[in-house]
Amino acid sequence: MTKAYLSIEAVGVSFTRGAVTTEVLREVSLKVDEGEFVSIIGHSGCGKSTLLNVVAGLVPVTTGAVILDREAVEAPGPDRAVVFQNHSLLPWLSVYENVALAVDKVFAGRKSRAERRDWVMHNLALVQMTHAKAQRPSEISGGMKQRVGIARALAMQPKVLLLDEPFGALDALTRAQLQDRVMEIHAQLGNTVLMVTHDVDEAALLSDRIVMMTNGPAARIGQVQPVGLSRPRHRLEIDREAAFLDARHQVIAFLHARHGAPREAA
Ligand SMILES: Nc1ncnc2c1ncn2[C@@H]1O[C@H](COP(=O)(O)OP(=O)(O)OP(=O)(O)O)[C@@H](O)[C@H]1O
Repeated sequence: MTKAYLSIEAVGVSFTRGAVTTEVLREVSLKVDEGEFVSIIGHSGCGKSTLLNVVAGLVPVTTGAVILDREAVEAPGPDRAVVFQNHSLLPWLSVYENVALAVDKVFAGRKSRAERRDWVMHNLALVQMTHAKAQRPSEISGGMKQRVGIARALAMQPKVLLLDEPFGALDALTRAQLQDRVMEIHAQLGNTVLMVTHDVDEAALLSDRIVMMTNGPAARIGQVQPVGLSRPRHRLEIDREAAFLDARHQVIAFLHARHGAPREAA
């Protein structure tokens, strides 16, 4: 039997504050193949970001384990780059320098200065941001900042790209453009992606599989929906395709009919 590239194995996470312990995740297991694009969807507060942060090594597991490419995840590392909703660029550095900082950290000693410079420019080109390389984050739009964040993450050549609602703070048009860019990059690089989102259409458009989480506390995976659409996908064409509509319907049925928002639940 072949081993999954990324394996989340019976992960449980509890947080303790003073005398109070909250069980956020219980027995969460998921296998992701190399090159697969998997989205995690669920109601606010169910534990999606916690799960992503466990894979990132930012939150320790209470029980279970995460294995990436046959190695246990125990701490943050450049093989798991995260892009957060709120761009986390360093404001005093230029666009180029923000990406270069990560590249220098990961590739110092393995790539020459010239190679590192070319690699920064290559990744800025992937997100169409070379024209703004000298600008500071305060001088560019929210969508552009997210593109730089994605370039910085890709430049680390991670084994898994972790996206935590990367388009959540953007207007609808910018969001659509960035989704298309991420699909193109995924087609080009074949990278493995785990993405947290609230947006059902976004999940169905981008993903190979959509992982639906039950409401917390003690959230678990309730259902996994494959998206049976070939690639490349074009947003203007797929929203009439049965496979897209079916995936979308399944997710909406899960979120609203069977696992309504916690305050609406019976
Ligand atoms: N470090 C922490 N200490 C204590 N509780 C935490 C910590 N991090 C998260 N939590 C709690 O864990 C639960 C899940 O949070 P998490 O951010 O993972 O949910 P989410 O599904 O990503 O939410 P949203 O969709 O609103 O971003 C919440 O109740 C949150 O308050």
